[in-house]
Amino acid sequence: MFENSDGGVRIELRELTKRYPGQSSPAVDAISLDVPAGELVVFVGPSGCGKTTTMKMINRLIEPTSGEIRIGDEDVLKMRPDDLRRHVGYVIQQIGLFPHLTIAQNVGVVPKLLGWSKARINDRVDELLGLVGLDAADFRSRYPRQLSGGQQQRVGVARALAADPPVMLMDEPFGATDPITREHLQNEFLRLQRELRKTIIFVTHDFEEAIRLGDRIAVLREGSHIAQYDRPARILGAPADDYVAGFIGSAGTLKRLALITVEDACTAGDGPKKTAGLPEVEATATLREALDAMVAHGTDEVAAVSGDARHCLTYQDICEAINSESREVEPSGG
Ligand SMILES: Nc1ncnc2c1ncn2[C@@H]1O[C@H](COP(=O)(O)OP(=O)(O)OP(=O)(O)O)[C@@H](O)[C@H]1O
Repeated sequence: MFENSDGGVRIELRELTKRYPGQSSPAVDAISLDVPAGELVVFVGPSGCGKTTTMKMINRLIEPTSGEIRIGDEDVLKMRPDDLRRHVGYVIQQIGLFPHLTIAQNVGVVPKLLGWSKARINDRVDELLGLVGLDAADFRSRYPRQLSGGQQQRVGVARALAADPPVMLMDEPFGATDPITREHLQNEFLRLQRELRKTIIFVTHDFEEAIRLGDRIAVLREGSHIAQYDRPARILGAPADDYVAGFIGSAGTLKRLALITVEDACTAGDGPKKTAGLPEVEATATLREALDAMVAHGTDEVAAVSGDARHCLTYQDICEAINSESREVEPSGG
């Protein structure tokens, strides 16, 4: 199912609509969206705008009222829901580990349903626990309550990856963790995703998380109407309208972008990278200006120039700078 020689498969939503009984307007109103294979798309938007409903229609935990969903070449609405769900990893905020099963049994749930041999399941469990940074020998026989919240989240991610699904749906997977643990989980997850290249839809309330993790971000308004669907740098640098700008602004991101200088954000200590041919900004310019230059030139790197010295500033450096700044400003935020 969902032939995937490497990484993920494309997801297409066409006019996907959900009207709950008794509601005057649809919770999701004809959303159309393409998620390219192997990309991570983040849904952000205010509470109640339809993010979770949209996502749950993709694995058919919620049946759409109308519209189409395709994953790879498959018409999702023609598949058996339980078949579908075995091939779509799902991670939620409340983790949903089974309390009476060990960590190994939790991770092995889907492979067991798929009829894998015991030995194959055991090997896979050990591999996955290692992948998410948990020592298998130490953790496989424990029960969920014997793990910290952050460790449980990692098990949740391992479980979703167990049968190597090409598609992952993640609904605020790190939402219940403190800011430090969350950053740790985000870093681990980014490292994993660089390797695995699954196609992922990731829902979050946290705009900083969106710009950190997303290959693309869909900013949604009520009814899952798409206000902007674009690369993070473009959403930050060229918000489509006041709604999107307001959304970024409320996260304080734009303000921080205007306060941090390029030289402060250049990664110290890793030496100048290649800067030939890159658009140039002054080292004393703000990150906002650097981002404008990136957007204008369609690149995710610029050369920071100070006299004769030139340093490379990447989009990743900007994300890091915004995130570390936000931790200093709002130590208990997030
Ligand atoms: N089972 C249901 N019956 C009726 N209305 C529902 C049901 N589930 C959700 N809704 C409504 O549909 C709309 C979208 O809900 P949804 O949970 O998809 O939003 P969301 O963007 O994920 O919100 P949040 O960020 O708060 O989790 C909301 O107005 C909600 O009240």
